[in-house]
Order: sequence, then C-alpha cells, then structure tokens
Amino acid sequence: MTNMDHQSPERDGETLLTVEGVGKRFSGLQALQDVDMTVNSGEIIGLIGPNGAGKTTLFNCISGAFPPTSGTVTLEGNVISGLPAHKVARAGLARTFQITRPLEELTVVENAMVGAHIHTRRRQEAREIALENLEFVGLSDRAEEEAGELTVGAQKRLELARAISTRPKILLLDEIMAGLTPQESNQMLGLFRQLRERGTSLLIIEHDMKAIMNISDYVKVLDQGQGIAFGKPNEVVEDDRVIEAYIGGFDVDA
Ligand SMILES: Nc1ncnc2c1ncn2[C@@H]1O[C@H](COP(=O)(O)OP(=O)(O)OP(=O)(O)O)[C@@H](O)[C@H]1O
Repeated sequence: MTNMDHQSPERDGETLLTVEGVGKRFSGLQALQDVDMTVNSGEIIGLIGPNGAGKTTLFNCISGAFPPTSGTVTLEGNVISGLPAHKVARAGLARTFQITRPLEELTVVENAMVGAHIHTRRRQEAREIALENLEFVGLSDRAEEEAGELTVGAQKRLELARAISTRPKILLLDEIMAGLTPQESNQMLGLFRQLRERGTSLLIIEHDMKAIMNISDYVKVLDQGQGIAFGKPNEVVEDDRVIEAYIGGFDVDA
C-alpha cells in the first residue's frame, strides 16, 4: 500500500483539517514527532496505534488542550495550534474525552447546553440546540433527569450531544465506544454515519478494530509518536510496518 498523502486524487471533499510536522515533547519524552495528516470535509478517519503511540496527545495538540512543541494545525486554512480550547471550538472543532464525566448535578439537557453556549449566551436558544441534539442521540425523553443517573452508554451519547451542540465542522472522538454493549456500539456507529451524511467530518480513536475498520474511509496509524501509515482500512491492515507495530496482527473478524 502507499503511504498516501493528503493530495491523493482518490479522496473526495475539500481539505478541512491539516496537521503538519506536529511534535510534542514532555520533558524527557518525545510523545509525537513530525506527524502529518489531513481530514477532508465529509470524511471519517480512524486514528489507530498501540498503547502509548501518541493518539490522545495528537488530539490534545489539535483541540487546544496544549500547544504542540513544533509544527502547525490549521482548520480551513486558519492556524488553530496554540489557540486555547474554547477558540478552537468556536472555529468549528469539537472533541469528546476518553473518560466522560458529565456535570452530575446538572440535568441532561443542561449538560448538552454547555456545548451550545459557545455560540450563544441566550439560554432559550442554547436549550433548543441542546434538545435537538438529545433527540438525535436518542436521549430527549431523559432531558430533565440528573446526568449522574445515566448509564455509561447513555453518558457517552450525552457526551456526543454536548460536542455536536457546538455545531462542529469536525468532531474528534476519543474512545467513545469503550464500555458500550455491542448493541450500543452499533447504535453509535449509526450516529457517526448520520453525522457524516450531514457533512460533519469525524476523526476517531477507537480500540475496537472491527468497528474502526468498518466505519473509517481512511485510517492513520501512529507508532511511538510517528505516523507509520495512512490508507484505506483494507490497505492499512496489510501494511508490514503496521503489522509489526501490532505484534500478532489484527483481529478484525472477532
Ligand atoms: N501530560 C503528559 N505528560 C507526560 N507524558 C505524557 C502526557 N500525556 C501523555 N504522555 C506520554 O506520551 C505518550 C503517548 O501517550 P498517549 O496517551 O498520547 O498515547 P495513546 O496512543 O493515546 O495511548 P492509549 O491507546 O494507551 O490511550 C505516552 O508515553 C504517555 O505516557
């Protein structure tokens, strides 16, 4: 397979997100080194790699949790690396977190409103946006319950509703399917497809290989902080460097 770059004529859509030469150093540890990748409009890209490969660190550099040590990230041509997270969100990039913790003392709808408030100070307008997105994730009948009462699966859908209430052009999902039942995972994959149909791009970290290979248009593979492959799911699983990084290979039929 080819280590296809972002100019590949096979890819549809306009370039939305560009990661160029991104590095991140934590005192003695080079967690990311010279990572390049792009996400086009309407694409679902899977970001995979063994434990400690740097996936969450890359999400943090893209979403403004902290700045990269080197390199740049642009969204629609505007530099977003180095901006604080709320400005990155306002520019059109939302993320979910590996460990979802809703504000338990708030209701379900109030949690989703936190996302909507990045665009509006008006409570009623934020509530309408939040309710619309709770309906989308199948939680509208629980809108007035305390968020702490929700099951893990429902908390994940609330996290998705909060993130999409910022009306992102691109959504970064960090292991949002972890801890879900097979039925809940399928439901989540259905939501991802619907988001793509609405034109939202998705960049997804997920350990469930079968799910990631099934849903992604392209897959980016990191190993020890570096990009080692980029391609279609069926190409990536046959790449020697990728197989080596995942000693024992993939089990996508599990
Ligand atoms: N804030 C931090 N300070 C110091 N080191 C960190 C920090 N965050 C991550 N690291 C280190 O950077 C490396 C990459 O970690 P990261 O969490 O990005 O990997 P990952 O691919 O997301 O792993 P996993 O699949 O286990 O979640 C690891 O060695 C990790 O210990």
